[in-house]
Amino acid sequence: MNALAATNRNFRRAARILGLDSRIEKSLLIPFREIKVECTIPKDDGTLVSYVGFRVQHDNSRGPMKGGIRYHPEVDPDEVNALAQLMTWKTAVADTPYGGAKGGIGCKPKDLSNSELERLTRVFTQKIHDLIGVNRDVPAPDMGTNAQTMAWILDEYSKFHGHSPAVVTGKPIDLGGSLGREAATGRGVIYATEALLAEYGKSIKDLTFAIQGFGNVGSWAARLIHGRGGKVIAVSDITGAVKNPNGIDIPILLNHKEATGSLKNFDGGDAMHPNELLLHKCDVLIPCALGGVINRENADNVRAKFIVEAANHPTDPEADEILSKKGVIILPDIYANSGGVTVSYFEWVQNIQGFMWDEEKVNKELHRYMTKAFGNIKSMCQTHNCNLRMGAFTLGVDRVARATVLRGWEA
Ligand SMILES: NC(=O)C1=CN([C@@H]2O[C@H](COP(=O)(O)OP(=O)(O)OC[C@H]3O[C@@H](n4cnc5c(N)ncnc54)[C@H](OP(=O)(O)O)[C@@H]3O)[C@@H](O)[C@H]2O)C=CC1
Ligand SMILES: O=C(O)CCC(=O)C(=O)O
Repeated sequence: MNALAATNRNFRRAARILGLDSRIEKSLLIPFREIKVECTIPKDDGTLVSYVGFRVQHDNSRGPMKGGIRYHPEVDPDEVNALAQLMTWKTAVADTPYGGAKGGIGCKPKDLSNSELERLTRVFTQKIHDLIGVNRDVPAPDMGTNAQTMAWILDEYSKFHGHSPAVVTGKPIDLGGSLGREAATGRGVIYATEALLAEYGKSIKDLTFAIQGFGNVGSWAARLIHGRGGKVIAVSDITGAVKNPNGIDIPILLNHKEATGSLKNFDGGDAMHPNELLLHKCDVLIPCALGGVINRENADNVRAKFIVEAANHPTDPEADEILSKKGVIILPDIYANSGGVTVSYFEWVQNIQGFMWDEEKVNKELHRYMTKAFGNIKSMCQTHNCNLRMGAFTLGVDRVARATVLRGWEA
């Protein structure tokens, strides 16, 4: 199922559970603004190449719109729309004073040199600079982008508007980034997993984990699970996958990935095909890559007891139903990966305050936010007799709908 259709379906289901007025439902479905821009750059060899960039600003009723920028060949308007809408519910679930947005450029970042990536990022920023801003829309990293990308956006934006560190989050520490932001999504995934497992009297150290994706989120999640004594028994990236029933030595795997750029030829386990990762027998499956990877084609063959959605929309609604019948517990994306945007919020607050928190404070506050959100989701599950996905969706949609009504519609 297409990402937007899947996201709309979950939203509509939550709206029905909440008994939302159909006019408010309609207004929340339509994005606030969709931006599509042409980005042409000279390549290093002098030839011109054109890309399409998007920024979808979904909703701003609770505050400035917030969300990452993705560089990936599969970036398309529906996907960005879905991701922007998910950001609106996610920032509300996390109870940060933000709305939702997402952006991206349809490109293959690994095929571009550093200077080509810089030119592309600057051209994209030139095209959208008057529509983003500290109190308007605050981008951050997502797949294929990182702190360096945010530094280029900050620099280009500041040429038009004066020095504005709070216009992006997830930037380098030397430019006002927050300690703990790089690890925050993975760390939030771990805090969320701990909150879920505690409900079942389980803890990370007693369980086995399979992780799809070994970029920012997947590698941090793996590192933190390993540090807590959990067994990461399978990991994949786009190039390959590795399994070891006794647990993979994650620090050594990180060194291997750093040195070779790939999980291939790692001698601390057996190689397997990346497509097998999602079907690997484990206690907890953590997708940390693309959306829609668990669908009606493979859901019945998933052998995990828990799925923690570190990626955005990894499970489509048809798979949700199949997995629910199998008794698999799913911790939904709009909660499970909200640690990233939560620490982005802390970064923005620090920039506005002109004051830097230490990492201990960042992590402690992140833990507090993740624990509180889990409690709030559980309350919604009890009130509406629904699963965790609908608990999170009803929590987010209800908060946004209340803000929308309070603001009113008078022109
Ligand atoms: N970064 C953040 O703060 C946040 C990210 N997310 C979500 O988490 C997910 C991962 O993002 P992030 O870690 O930042 O992205 P990265 O670009 O840092 O890493 C993505 C990883 O996914 C791997 N990958 C891509 N396609 C496949 C595939 N078909 N099979 C296996 N692995 C694959 C990549 O492989 P390779 O290394 O070989 O390229 C890479 O290891 C995305 O869904 C993103 O939206 C959610 C909240 C915040
Ligand atoms: O940190 C942020 O602002 C957003 C991160 C993001 O894109 C996401 O949560 O999907």
